[in-house]
Amino acid sequence: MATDVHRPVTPNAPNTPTTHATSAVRVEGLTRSFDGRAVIDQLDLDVKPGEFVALLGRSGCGKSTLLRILAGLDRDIEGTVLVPRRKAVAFQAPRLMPWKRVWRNVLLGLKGKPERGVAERALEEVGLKHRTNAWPKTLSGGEAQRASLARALVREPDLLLLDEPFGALDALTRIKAQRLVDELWQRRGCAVLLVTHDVEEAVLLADRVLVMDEGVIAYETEIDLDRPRGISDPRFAELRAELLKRLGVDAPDAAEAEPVAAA
Ligand SMILES: Nc1ncnc2c1ncn2[C@@H]1O[C@H](COP(=O)(O)OP(=O)(O)OP(=O)(O)O)[C@@H](O)[C@H]1O
Repeated sequence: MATDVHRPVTPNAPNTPTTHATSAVRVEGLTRSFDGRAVIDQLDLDVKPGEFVALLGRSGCGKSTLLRILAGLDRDIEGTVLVPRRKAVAFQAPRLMPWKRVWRNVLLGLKGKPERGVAERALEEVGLKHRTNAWPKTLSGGEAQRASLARALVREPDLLLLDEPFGALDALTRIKAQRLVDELWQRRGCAVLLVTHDVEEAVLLADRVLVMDEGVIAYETEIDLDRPRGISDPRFAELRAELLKRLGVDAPDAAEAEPVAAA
């Protein structure tokens, strides 16, 4: 796996890329400050190839900042960040160019002269082939989000970075989009880092869930549930309650929440 190294520009910074075949992401001592305040403060993170990791944390704790750094969109950092060269990112807003048809949006930014068939194959994978020629403004919210996923997939990423990709979708469309991401991840085998506010979404999809606080990964847990997962599993409720607690939200105890049988 070819690796990109983002390092701070300091006189002593080594500039030789290092490949860690055992990691899709390796972050060591990462610090990012805005106006003298460290939003990310000596953060360490490892993601294994093919691992699905969800990142939770209260609003403003630095999740998107971390994702942007991993995507290579922000290099004003201290510390070391190793990520695969083939990586792609999808944001909450699909960010489609309104003046380009869907298939041209999918190919946007790709090097060389990729053919329409490349976009069509990715659109087929996300169930959107029938809208290949459409204008973005004619897509529903869920369709636009799938087009954005197709644009990520044509990059054949070893690392897929997702920043609240389902945040703006209605409940039903959101469930469908979650299933699609689960399917794509299983088929493609790439590592995924998903930023989300939704604890259930994290437990449903991820191998491991991280909670960010005070500029570091303050808590992490493996999700030891078989797939496909169901929210009715008692272990699901336990994991959800623990994560909510770590986020500073008191969840009603799962056992107490059971309806009491009439005597
Ligand atoms: N370009 C910037 N200039 C100044 N401050 C910034 C900049 N980008 C982010 N911040 C600040 O860094 C902090 C972390 O922002 P970030 O967007 O990473 O949080 P987040 O955890 O993704 O929040 P949310 O869950 O609400 O999306 C916030 O206090 C934000 O105001």
